[in-house]
Amino acid sequence: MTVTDPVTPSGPESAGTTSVVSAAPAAPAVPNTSASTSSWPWLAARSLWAFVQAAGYGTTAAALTLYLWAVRAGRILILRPAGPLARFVGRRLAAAGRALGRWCWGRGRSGKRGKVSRKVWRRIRVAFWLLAGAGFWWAAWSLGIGDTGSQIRTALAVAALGFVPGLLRAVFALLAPRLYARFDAWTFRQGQRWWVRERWPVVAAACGLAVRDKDGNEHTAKIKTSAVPGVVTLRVPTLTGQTTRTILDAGEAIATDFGAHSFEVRPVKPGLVALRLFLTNALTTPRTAGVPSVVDLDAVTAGVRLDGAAFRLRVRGRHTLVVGASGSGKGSAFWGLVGGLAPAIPEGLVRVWGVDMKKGVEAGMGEPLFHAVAYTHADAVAILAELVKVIEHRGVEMRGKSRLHVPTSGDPLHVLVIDELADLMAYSDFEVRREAERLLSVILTQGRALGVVVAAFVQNPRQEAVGMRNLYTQKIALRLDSATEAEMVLDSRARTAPAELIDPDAPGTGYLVNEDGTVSLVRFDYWPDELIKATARAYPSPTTADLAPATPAPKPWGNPLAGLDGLDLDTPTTPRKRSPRKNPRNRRPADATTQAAPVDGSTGNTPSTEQETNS
Ligand SMILES: Nc1ncnc2c1ncn2[C@@H]1O[C@H](COP(=O)(O)OP(=O)(O)OP(=O)(O)O)[C@@H](O)[C@H]1O
Repeated sequence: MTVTDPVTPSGPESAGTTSVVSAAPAAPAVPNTSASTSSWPWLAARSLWAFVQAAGYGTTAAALTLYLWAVRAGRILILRPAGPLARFVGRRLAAAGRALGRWCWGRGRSGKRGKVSRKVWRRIRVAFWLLAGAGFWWAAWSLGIGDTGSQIRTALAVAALGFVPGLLRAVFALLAPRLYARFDAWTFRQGQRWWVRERWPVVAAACGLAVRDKDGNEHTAKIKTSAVPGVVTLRVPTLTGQTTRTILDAGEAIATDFGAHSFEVRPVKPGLVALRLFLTNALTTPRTAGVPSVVDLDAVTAGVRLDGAAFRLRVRGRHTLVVGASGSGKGSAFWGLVGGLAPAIPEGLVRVWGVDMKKGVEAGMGEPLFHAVAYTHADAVAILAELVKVIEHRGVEMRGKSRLHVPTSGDPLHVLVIDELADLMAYSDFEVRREAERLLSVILTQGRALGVVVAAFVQNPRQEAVGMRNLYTQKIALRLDSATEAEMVLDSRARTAPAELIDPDAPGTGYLVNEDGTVSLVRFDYWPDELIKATARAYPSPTTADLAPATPAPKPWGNPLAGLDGLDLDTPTTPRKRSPRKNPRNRRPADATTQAAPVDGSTGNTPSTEQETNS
């Protein structure tokens, strides 16, 4: 539509560019005094007229501007015109729009550097919109919109219109930066939801979720979406002929199509599946752990989830199996658990037993945290036997009274951490292997409710290396070598958790099976050596004397394999303990009792099971 410009004098120039349309709005009267031309009604009328002209002359420019505006708001318009050339141009424009959208909104950058860059870029963008918007308005205004009706000038005015939202945002950001940040995040989330909903029919059809009616028309399910920062959740109902599994199976393809870093699928109720798409990735930057001041024995905070939320690792009532290839970051998981429990160790609320078959390179770093630690097969078996005794005593104590042990400072939660389980279960002598398997199966089957839990770390998830894989009630797959290994750890859930594809440059990253059966990508915080040592210094395990100074001396560790004649086990046959002299708590005068007790170097702070039950 074109309109005449009532304030433009008629002449050859204007006549050539306009045609009369009867529905054209009337132009405001133009008072001819300098005072009135600067009055507000005049300015408003003039702006309105510029807008009307824009609708007339600048249709193309307006469309382009609106397109850019929509792209800037994170909303990609899909152009579907007929013809290959138009499709090509449409695709190129959409790609450029996506790039522009990413640039404008800082999507894809994450971590600390991303944070800084997002902050800087946001300011640059605000300044840009402010200057560009003001510049366009000035250019349009100073060229005298409405006076001549020139298409170029009108196009400039239309472009200026496109800057109105940016301009308003800039002013908003300057006046109320905090509120603006929330508004910015909200609009971004709404943009993401809108984008997902718009693309859904195409994606669903491509991922095999469309069904045909009797007339041959394709239909896709109507979805509902919700969003929290970085995560869009789709609630997808099943269509006739589909099952929940149909949607679960399509999850990976859908996530890939939306460019999600990861996804989670969960059946909500019969015929409805929730699919969470993680559009940002909080796991790219490694985080250094911090020791908590307060410990919850039910679960420790060990790292971060994809959406940036803290990830809590269950401890009480769970046996944990962590499997990961060499260099996948099992050390972070190991210390995430032990270090996370550290503040409860001196109080005697938790007692950590260590078995480190890598000659102590891992557990040795924080040895004071452990109640007892074994670096040889024989010591490891002795620790297992000791824990079986705890189970037997507790079983008698708790019978008919309680079904889940509640740790107290005299009656702690026992946590056995085993680094390189395969060395004990697969690569040791036959007799050791058999005994270790027997004892460990007792702990794994009976220990959970009785307050004795196991966390085992292993490179090889195969049956011969892990033994009773199914007895572990919490499994974590760090980076693995093949899809088969991922399946061994995560069973059928491996379909939604490709642990073999985890980035080798992101050690500590792994898939965790949640309480509800879904699988989440998490990253353990990193524990540097210095932090481990400092934690061990701050929270040493109490000695026997600290726990029960008046009780008789602890019984020396018996050899649990004593009944097995002719065994040639590693020596010594008792678990290797840190020397009581090394433990700063033993140097206190009150420790006279400890010194008087016949504590051999290896059993110094290891009470017998009877003592523990008594205390
Ligand atoms: N959470 C983490 N964030 C960043 N870097 C990490 C993290 N965890 C581990 N790393 C780095 O990855 C390297 C390998 O980690 P780690 O020794 O824990 O692997 P592993 O699985 O125990 O390997 P192996 O089984 O061979 O001992 C370490 O040197 C460490 O620098």
